Amino acid sequence: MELTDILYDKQNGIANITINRPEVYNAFRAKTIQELIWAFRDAWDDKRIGAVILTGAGEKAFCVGGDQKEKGDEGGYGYSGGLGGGIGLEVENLHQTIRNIPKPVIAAVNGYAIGGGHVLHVICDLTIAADTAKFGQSGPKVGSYDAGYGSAYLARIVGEKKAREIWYLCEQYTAEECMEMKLVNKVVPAANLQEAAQEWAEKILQKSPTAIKMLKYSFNADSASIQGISQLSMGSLAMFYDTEESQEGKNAFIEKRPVEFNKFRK
Ligand SMILES: CC(C)(COP(=O)(O)OP(=O)(O)OC[C@H]1O[C@@H](n2cnc3c(N)ncnc32)[C@H](O)[C@@H]1OP(=O)(O)O)[C@@H](O)C(=O)NCCC(=O)NCCSC(=O)c1cc(O)c2ccccc2c1O
Repeated sequence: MELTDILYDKQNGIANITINRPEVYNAFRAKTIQELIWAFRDAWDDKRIGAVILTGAGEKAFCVGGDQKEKGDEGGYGYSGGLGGGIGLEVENLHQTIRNIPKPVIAAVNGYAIGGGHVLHVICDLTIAADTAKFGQSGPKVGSYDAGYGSAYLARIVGEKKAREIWYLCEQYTAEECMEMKLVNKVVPAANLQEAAQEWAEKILQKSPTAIKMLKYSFNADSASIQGISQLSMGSLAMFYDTEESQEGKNAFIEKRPVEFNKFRK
């Protein structure tokens, strides 16, 4: 596959995947998601690989979710294949791939992890954050939501009250605040982030691959029912994206103006 939206390299048993759209703070479009799935599958297939590191290009952002400028007037993000579930992005497929790859995935969060970008780090096995990173959900501000892993699995990590706060208020949290709510595993100075992620991946490589694989499956099994919730979420999102209410959120962001949701209150 010709890679335009990500960087991918494999060294000493570690696969490094970098979302590479810094001009839009590493927001993802349909092609970005397809390339990410391709890279994770390549790392899955490669017997030499024991851990994967996911990060973002540049210093500003890890990933800020769906590229609002790529979203069409009729809702979705462009991809019309069945795996897009009607939203024009194979996001659900990507989430499943990150969960099911039998090797730990470490998110190295180098800046903003917002919206669908925040969901990506939530799904990863481990998160190491730069001390400059900012975290949060933004869907309700721009007429979107992730009612699957992004909310139900998040609640398992930070608890119901905090997860509801994160989604209802759409505020941003520092790396230290995320450490306190156990949403990240470690905070390091920004300059040391990639080194810290490599160090953890190398430690994992010293362990029994079968034990690590079975542990990942075991952790996954307990939250596996969320996949069904995720399918329902994506199905409803495909319909929501076609509404005036969802369009208002996207348009307000692109036009850099205050959003007007009041008329949609029923
Ligand atoms: C992240 C920010 C808080 C940063 O704010 P700041 O003021 O520092 O920077 P700018 O706002 O000026 O942004 C710089 C530059 O990047 C562009 N940009 C930022 N975010 C996006 C984006 N998401 N899409 C496209 N472009 C983006 C911005 O326009 C600027 O470029 P200019 O050329 O205009 O200068 C702030 O940027 C911010 O709040 N961004 C929006 C975050 C957001 O709302 N993300 C999308 C939420 S919806 C979503 O992510 C999502 C999640 C899912 O799980 C899905 C699942 C299934 C389908 C769809 C999903 C989905 O869409």
